[in-house]
Formats: sequence, C-alpha cells, structure tokens
Amino acid sequence: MAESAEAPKLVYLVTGGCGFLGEHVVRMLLEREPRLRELRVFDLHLSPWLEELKTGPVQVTAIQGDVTQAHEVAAAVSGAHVVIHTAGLVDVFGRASPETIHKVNVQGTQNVIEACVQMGTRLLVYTSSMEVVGPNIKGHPFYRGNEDTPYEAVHKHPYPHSKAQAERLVLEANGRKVHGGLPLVTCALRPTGIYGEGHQIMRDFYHQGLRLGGRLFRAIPASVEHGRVYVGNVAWMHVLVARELEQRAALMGGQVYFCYDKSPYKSYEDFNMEFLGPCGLRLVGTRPLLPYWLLVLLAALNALLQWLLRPLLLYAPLLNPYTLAVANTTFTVSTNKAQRHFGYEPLFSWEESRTRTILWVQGMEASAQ
Ligand SMILES: NC(=O)C1=CN([C@@H]2O[C@H](COP(=O)(O)OP(=O)(O)OC[C@H]3O[C@@H](n4cnc5c(N)ncnc54)[C@H](O)[C@@H]3O)[C@@H](O)[C@H]2O)C=CC1
Ligand SMILES: C[C@H](CCCC(C)(C)O)[C@H]1CC[C@H]2[C@@H]3[C@H](O)CC4=CC(=O)CC[C@]4(C)[C@H]3CC[C@]12C
Repeated sequence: MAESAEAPKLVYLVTGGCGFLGEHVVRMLLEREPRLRELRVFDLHLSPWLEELKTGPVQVTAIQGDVTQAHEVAAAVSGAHVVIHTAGLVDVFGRASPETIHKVNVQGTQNVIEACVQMGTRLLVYTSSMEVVGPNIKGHPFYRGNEDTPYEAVHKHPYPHSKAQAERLVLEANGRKVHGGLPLVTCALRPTGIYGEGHQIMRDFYHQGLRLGGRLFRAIPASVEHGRVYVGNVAWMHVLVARELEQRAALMGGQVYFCYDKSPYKSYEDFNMEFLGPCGLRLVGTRPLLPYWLLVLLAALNALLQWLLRPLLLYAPLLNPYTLAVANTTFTVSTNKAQRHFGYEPLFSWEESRTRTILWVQGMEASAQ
C-alpha cells in the first residue's frame, strides 16, 4: 500500500525547532512527511510563526523547554516515535562560556539520548557539524573530503569540542535497548556552513556592507575553499534520514553523513557575494586588502579586548583567532554516502537555493527601507 494512503500516525519531536535550521526542518516535515500525525517543536524560545502552523492538518505542539533539563526533555520525548535533535548553542564568537556550551551541547544531547531510552523512542537523528572534523588548529586543508577521509581532528575551541563529544555520545548510543526492549537507532548529520533564508551571519554581513557604503573588503584569499550547503537541502536530509532510519537500521545506524548539495566550492566571502552581489554590495579587492599577519594580530587583539572587557560588557566581533583560522582553511566535502545509504538527492538545485536566498536578502532590504 502507498505510504500516503495510510492514516498518519507518527509523532516527531524537533528540538531547537525555532532556530535557523530547526524552522526549515519543521516546515519540511509538514510539507513532505505524510505519515506525520503530531509534530512537537521544542525550543528555549518559541517563535510567533509557530502559531500559523497550528491551523494545518497535522497537530503542531509548541513546547517551551530547555535541553539541559532532563525532566523537560523526557516529558517532550514521551510518546514520540522520532527525535530530530538540532538544538545547540552555536557560538564561535565567545558570547557564551565554555561551560554553558558544554552544558547545552553535550549534557543536552545526553539528556535527549536518556529520554529516548527511558521513553522507548527508537529513532534519533542528531545535527552534528563539519566542525567535529575540522578545520583543525594546524590549518590542514580538507579538500573535497568524504566521511572516510583521514584527517587529524584537533579541537581546542569549546564549540567544535562540544559537537564532537555530543556526536560520539549519539553514535555510541546506537543499539542501546530502549524501554520495551527494542534497540535505539541513531545517526548524525554533519552540515558544512549552512546558508539560506534566516542565516544570521549573512544578515550581519549585509548590514555591515550597507554601513560601509555598499562595500565589503576581501580578507581571505579567493583560493581558500569553504564548504557551504543550502538550509533547505540540510532540512530535507534530516527528513529523509528520519524516514529511512527504521527500515535501514543495519546500514544507517551509528553512521555519520556530511550534508552536501550542488552549491559551488568558493571562498567564504566569494560565496556570500553570490547573494549579496545581486543585492547591491561589492567585494573590494581581488586579493586580501590586509596582510595575513595583520589579521592574525587584529584577531588576537579582539580576543584580548574580549577578555579585558568581559567584566563590563560583552565584546564579541566576527573576527577572532578561531573564526579567522576556520575562514582561512580550505574545508570542502565531496561525497555521495547519503545518496548510497538512503537515496538522498538535493531537493533544491544551486540556482533555486541561490534565488531563494537572494529573495530573502532583498526582503530584508525592503523591510529596512
Ligand atoms: N549554522 C551552521 O552553519 C551550522 C549549524 N550546525 C548545527 O545545526 C544546529 C542548528 O544550528 P542553527 O540553526 O544554525 O542555530 P540556531 O542558534 O539558529 O538554532 C539553535 C536553536 O536551539 C535552541 N536552543 C539553544 N539552546 C537550547 C536549550 N538549552 N534548550 C532548547 N533549545 C535550545 C535555540 O533557541 C535555537 O532556536 C546546531 O546543533 C548546530 O550546531 C551544524 C553545522 C553548521
Ligand atoms: C565568521 C566567519 C567569517 C568571518 C571571517 C572574517 C572576519 C575574516 O571576515 C565564518 C567563516 C566560517 C564560518 C563557520 C563555518 O561555516 C563552519 C561552522 C559550522 C558550524 O557548525 C557553526 C558555524 C560555523 C562555525 C561557521 C561560523 C562562522 C564562520 C567562522
């Protein structure tokens, strides 16, 4: 019998469902998962747009909660068939303390795993990150690598460190017996730099460009390639993984998958110009305007200022030693593992991803006028 002809019966829980990626996962599930009966959206901060989703045929349940609180997570997981755990503290700018990052990303993930075990939920999809692999602190390039490419992953920064620890917990939990005796099936998705509608850093660059008279200044050589993937395709991968995980548990359980699509390989700045260019911004310079040693110095100065000012105010600029190292190290993926294991093909072509993102930036432009 065709799947769509069956009465919808599944309950999904999306943690971090009001975040940049989470919102796309939530909307994608509602559009493309016909077996969905109830969708629970769990987040520290609930967004107003959730209200409009409540009028559709699927029951959308908004749950304000904190992944660091085990009892709140357990209550949200109770009765769910699938958990998509995207909630996380994404901070490479020193806004939060290392302890807080650990608590949300590692302890929060442990709470999700324990809740699945306790409540008998069998399917868990975790949003990991390319950052669990690299770039490493030695600046080694990862050029068109795949899930099996050897790479010396060395984590000093709290964010990638926490993502790597959390990913390990999720993968190690694969096969654990959940309440009722059946095995838990888990896997982890590793997006590269996500872009698309709602991307905060793109927003920041756009406004910075406007403040600078329609210009941005090249800081990173155009030859440094940075992996990027469209948010709609990352969301689609989550939906597909969640759908296929039970049937293909032996193949997919305990596996990691990079998130990829047909977005071109470019430097971080050149890639952003694909969207900011049509919105009137210009990237000045074919080569970096400042020598690299000066950027390193400025990044170190920012780190020092952040530390000195911490008792008084939060100083968290985009440039710091870590972000500079990431932006200045080639990290791109080339893989078809998701296609081989669960039939993933990008839902959005590069042209469509680009157009959608441009329209979103132009929308910001219009609303600012
Ligand atoms: N943005 C990117 O380029 C990439 C993001 N990721 C991962 O994707 C996931 C989603 O990231 P984004 O959507 O970019 O970030 P985001 O900050 O937009 O979304 C994260 C969501 O988690 C929620 N959250 C944070 N702490 C929470 C807590 N204690 N309890 C409950 N909810 C909490 C936030 O309120 C937010 O809605 C994260 O796990 C991140 O590590 C992975 C690779 C790249
Ligand atoms: C902010 C950086 C670009 C500014 C560079 C400067 C100051 C020289 O102009 C961003 C460059 C690369 C980004 C990171 C990358 O896309 C990988 C990521 C994965 C995640 O899981 C979270 C986000 C991020 C760490 C992302 C953060 C911003 C950059 C460092």
